[in-house]
Amino acid sequence: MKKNRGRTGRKRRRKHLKSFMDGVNCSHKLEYIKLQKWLKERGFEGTNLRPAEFWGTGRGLMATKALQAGDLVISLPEKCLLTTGTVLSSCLGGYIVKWKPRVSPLLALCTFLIAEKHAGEKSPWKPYLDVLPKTYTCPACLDHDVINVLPKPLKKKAQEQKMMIQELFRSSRAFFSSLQPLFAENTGTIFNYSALEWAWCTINTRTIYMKHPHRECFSLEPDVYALAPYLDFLNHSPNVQVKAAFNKQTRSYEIRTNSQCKKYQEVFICYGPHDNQRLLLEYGFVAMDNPHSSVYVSAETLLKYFSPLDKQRKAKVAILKDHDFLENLTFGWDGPSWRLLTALKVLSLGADDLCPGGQKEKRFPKGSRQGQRQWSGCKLEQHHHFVLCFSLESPSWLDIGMNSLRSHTELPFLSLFWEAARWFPHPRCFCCSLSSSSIPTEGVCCVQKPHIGHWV
Ligand SMILES: C[S@@+](CC[C@H](N)C(=O)[O-])C[C@H]1O[C@@H](n2cnc3c(N)ncnc32)[C@H](O)[C@@H]1O
Repeated sequence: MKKNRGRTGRKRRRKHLKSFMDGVNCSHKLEYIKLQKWLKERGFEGTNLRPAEFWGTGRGLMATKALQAGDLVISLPEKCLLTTGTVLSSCLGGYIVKWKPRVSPLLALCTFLIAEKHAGEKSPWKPYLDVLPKTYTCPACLDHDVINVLPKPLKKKAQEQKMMIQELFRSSRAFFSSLQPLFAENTGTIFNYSALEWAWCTINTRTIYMKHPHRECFSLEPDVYALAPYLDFLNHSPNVQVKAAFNKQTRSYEIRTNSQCKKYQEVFICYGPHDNQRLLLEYGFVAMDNPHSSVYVSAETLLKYFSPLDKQRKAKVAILKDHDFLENLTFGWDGPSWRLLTALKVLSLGADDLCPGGQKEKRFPKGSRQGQRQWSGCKLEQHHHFVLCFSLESPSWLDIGMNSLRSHTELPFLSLFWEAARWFPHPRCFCCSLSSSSIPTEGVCCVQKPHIGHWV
């Protein structure tokens, strides 16, 4: 018998593979020892997690003890969090308060990170800054030739992200210059484009959501960021559930898991039910076996399949564009999304369907139901179409439709509505038509598949 082919050989290979998958402990490295010490000085009591390098996900946190659903994964004291409060109480605070136009919370945090990194040994945040990634893989950091090979819808978003950071840099230069009294070196050298790109990616990929009350010195953008050292080593898995929030009693940011985790396995949190496009855009990676995966269909691809000879093509495209229905059209595991279906249905409307006669357009008075455009007409004649009125913008389309229909006829609309809602499950559906022959006079409605008819 060949060596290693027996039970012992199999066991050994399994053990070897397992140790490879478990990840390599790196808590003995000097930068992590310094980080632990620094956190301890700020009240962090430690965890059953240690930094490790994992195959597939890179650096993350390994459980040193099995975790059960409901267990506390980490509790990070307020003193360890880096927020706009931290920035305002630093030497940057006075400059931010004085600066007009007001600085955004995001820019304040970026400025702080760049300034502290520049301070090197003198920065009280050095142990944290030393463990931050030096580079990122968000599309903003990708070369143009890499962006060019991305699928079209992603390419567009990647370019937008790049342009957004370029614009942030352009519009922040005067503010950066105003900080010159704080630095011996020229602020143009310190706050350069790549420093801002690094800071922006640090915040975009690593902050936890923590809502802070609006401060007068900041612009109106929401102040919802906090950098959470150590906790931000936790990688994402779409298949785990966690509860994360700031605990006002313990004055700590806490994460509890709803999933189990074996000893020496990687502990994950879930960043949100994001598809891989969103994960790549926001965090610079894609998840394997992502249940939220979807394929984006560009407007160009979609329109390729509709006849250029359709006289109403222009009008249909205009309607879709007006209501932002030419973007974020996707196929998921469950098939086409409701947005994609809607766009397809509108583009497939027959010549008579687009501008039906017999309905009146009613403008609601200002203030009522956001003054949206809605149809109030309800035509119910034998063999004719009967229009269900849904609001385009309002999530409570059901009662709007119900009311407008009730005032016109006495049919059992509720069941009819529910039936229609099954076909158009999203609350922002608009308007479909049903043949009057399929409407029962009483009892539960058994509508055949309604066809979407009239766009409002
Ligand atoms: C909050 S940090 C998590 C810790 C990070 N791995 C580190 O070394 O600092 C978020 C970043 O981790 C990486 N990441 C998170 N989850 C991942 C996963 N499932 N697979 C690959 N990379 C992941 C991405 O680069 C992401 O931008």
